[in-house]
Amino acid sequence: MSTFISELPKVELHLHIEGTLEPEMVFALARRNGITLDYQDESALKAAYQFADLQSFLDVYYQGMQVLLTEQDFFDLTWAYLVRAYADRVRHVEIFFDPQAHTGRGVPLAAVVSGIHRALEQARQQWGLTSRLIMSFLRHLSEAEAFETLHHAEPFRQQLSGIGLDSAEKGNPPTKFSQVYAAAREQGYRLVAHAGEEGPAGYIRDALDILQVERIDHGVAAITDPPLMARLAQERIPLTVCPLSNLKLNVIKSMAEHPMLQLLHAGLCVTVNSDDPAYFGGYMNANFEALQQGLGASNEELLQLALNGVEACWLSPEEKAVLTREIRDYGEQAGIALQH
Ligand SMILES: Nc1ncnc2[nH]cnc12
Ligand SMILES: [Zn+2]
Repeated sequence: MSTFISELPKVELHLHIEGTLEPEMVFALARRNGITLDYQDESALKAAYQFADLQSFLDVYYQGMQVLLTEQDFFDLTWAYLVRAYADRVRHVEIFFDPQAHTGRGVPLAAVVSGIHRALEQARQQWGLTSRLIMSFLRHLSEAEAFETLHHAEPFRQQLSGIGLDSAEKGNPPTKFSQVYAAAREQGYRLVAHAGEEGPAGYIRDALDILQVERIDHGVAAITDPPLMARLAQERIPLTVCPLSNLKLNVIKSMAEHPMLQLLHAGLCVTVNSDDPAYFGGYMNANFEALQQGLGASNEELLQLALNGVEACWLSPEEKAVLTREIRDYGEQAGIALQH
């Protein structure tokens, strides 16, 4: 691991907390909760982590999270992620969770939100690691079910900063959720959505124009649509890109084909994130390293990607200024002076 990457201060904006469930923890929680798994041991489970596409990943992902039952389970899951993020010099995180994947199994929303939130609060107190929490609707379910979830979340409004949209993208366009996004906007939530991961560039446009999101999760399909790219650059709409995820889910054939640097040099606010690191082969530093090793990204480009993460995050302007200064100083110590 290059020390430039490992010591670079970072922000993570696209992380599904359920996607940080490592095989060891799947088995530990199954034992604790008296659940029998379909897999003999951890290596048998790991062997199932071969994905042809997004859906084949989602099947394993929803199965794995069935071991999460109690507030303590969600605390332990989140804490284990935060320990890894802190070790990767992540200074601020914006975390997704999938409420419907838990309430649909009879787990109370209070247990989910409280366990995650307690861990986030502990990381802030112990390390100054700041965070936001984003509740994602599952797009393979109906808009009526998303409305129900929005309603159930009302008691936890203070702990939730934003609304997201994830799960199977193809055939579940942003337009399916236009009413519930309008309602969430009325309630003062910040809005993001997965778009242009496996789906077409048109879904990115619809997420912006119809859902009125301020940030696009993934968005790599923008590379196929030059007018859309020009708009994303002009408006500095952030894309939370996940290089190792794109590789593991066959969105790209090899890291050398990843559009990250083309998007960066076209003036887009692209950022580096880990998505579901327990399933895709690595956390934040591994994603930066994949760009360096597989795509030939320079330290200067990696520094700009880290700065974009700060620009795209939901910290206050004052907090952003502090982090931006820290990253710029870090670059200057490494002999990199960016233009602006
Ligand atoms: N990469 C991804 N795309 C869509 N939904 C997800 N849920 C968890 N990870 C996801
Ligand atoms: Zn995602």
